[in-house]
Amino acid sequence: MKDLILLGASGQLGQEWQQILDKEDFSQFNIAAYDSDQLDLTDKHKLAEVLQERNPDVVVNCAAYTKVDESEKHIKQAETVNVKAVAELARLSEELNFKLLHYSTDYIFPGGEEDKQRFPKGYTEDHPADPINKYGETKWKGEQAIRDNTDNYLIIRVSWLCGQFGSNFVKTMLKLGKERSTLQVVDDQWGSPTFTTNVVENCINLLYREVKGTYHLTSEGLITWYEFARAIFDKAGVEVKVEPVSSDQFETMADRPHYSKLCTDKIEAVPGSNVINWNQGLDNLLSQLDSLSRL
Ligand SMILES: NC(=O)C1=CN([C@@H]2O[C@H](COP(=O)(O)OP(=O)(O)OC[C@H]3O[C@@H](n4cnc5c(N)ncnc54)[C@H](OP(=O)(O)O)[C@@H]3O)[C@@H](O)[C@H]2O)C=CC1
Ligand SMILES: Cc1cn([C@H]2C[C@H](O)[C@@H](COP(=O)(O)OP(=O)(O)O[C@H]3O[C@@H](C)C(=O)[C@@H](O)[C@H]3O)O2)c(=O)[nH]c1=O
Repeated sequence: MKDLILLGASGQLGQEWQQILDKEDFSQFNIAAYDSDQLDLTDKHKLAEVLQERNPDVVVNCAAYTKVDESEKHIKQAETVNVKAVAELARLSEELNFKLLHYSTDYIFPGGEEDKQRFPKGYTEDHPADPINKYGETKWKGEQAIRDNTDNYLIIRVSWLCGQFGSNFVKTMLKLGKERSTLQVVDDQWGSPTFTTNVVENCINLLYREVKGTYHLTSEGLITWYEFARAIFDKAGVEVKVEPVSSDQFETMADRPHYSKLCTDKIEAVPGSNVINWNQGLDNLLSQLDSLSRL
């Protein structure tokens, strides 16, 4: 039995971890979950106290400051959670001998439009990071802080995360689709969604196999947010007009990469990994959301 501590338990990925680990097939894990009220990661002393007392084998860190636009204004807040607290977790991983499973993002990459042709399979794990927004900057610094402080880590970079819990693009679109007759969605940012159920399943496999290092995980396929929105409405049977627009026409506080596809060759080479197509992932998620709305 492995003792596993889950941090950021009330976020979209944290809730998915909890739900999947509660299933009997994963009874090999003894899990203790903490949301931000129970354990504020930025409280260095409490963090050390809890981890010393629990003495876990694995800490899964789903906590992060994920507000991309607000990070531009609240850089200190984003740094405190995404860099400082992560550095402390990594230091504790070395001191207390636990594996740190941490999540990072496609937004660490520059994402120039030309990279779509240059790297058609996506960015590999060793592609140089060069974030174009503050959120990406803090996530990249957080990664580096881990590598500087411990070897006992797994960093999983995912992109365009969505699942049944919390908030994400799929749920935002379904909500806006009910409220408005027309939506504008950017059609010059390319990438691929990653589904939370698939993330947890693959991460459990990596933990079983005692894998360490940095891995990319996303779905097969390459789409724009506009194409993703169109597919969401078509599959969900929502009638709404969606206009494709450029990033310049849809102004946001933070810039987003034009191309942020993650290459998944490395994780696919690990036995037991399962990379799904984004269409399949979206079908699964929509049926999960549909069943929830019937409850
Ligand atoms: N969402 C996405 O599209 C993507 C996410 N990622 C990464 O995946 C991981 C999970 O993201 P996701 O589940 O979507 O994020 P969410 O924003 O849904 O959840 C983040 C969680 O972190 C918690 N948290 C924030 N600050 C603290 C703190 N000081 N102490 C303890 N907990 C805190 C939040 O709690 P509270 O709400 O109570 O503050 C929240 O429950 C993150 O590392 C993120 O950077 C990577 C690529 C895409
Ligand atoms: C709501 C909306 C968004 N958009 C655009 C804005 C943005 O470029 C894109 C996606 O919108 P979101 O607000 O979901 O995007 P964003 O917050 O940028 O999502 C990101 O979150 C962080 C945490 C990550 O790590 C990334 O991988 C990514 O998933 O779609 C539209 O064009 N029309 C709309 O109506």
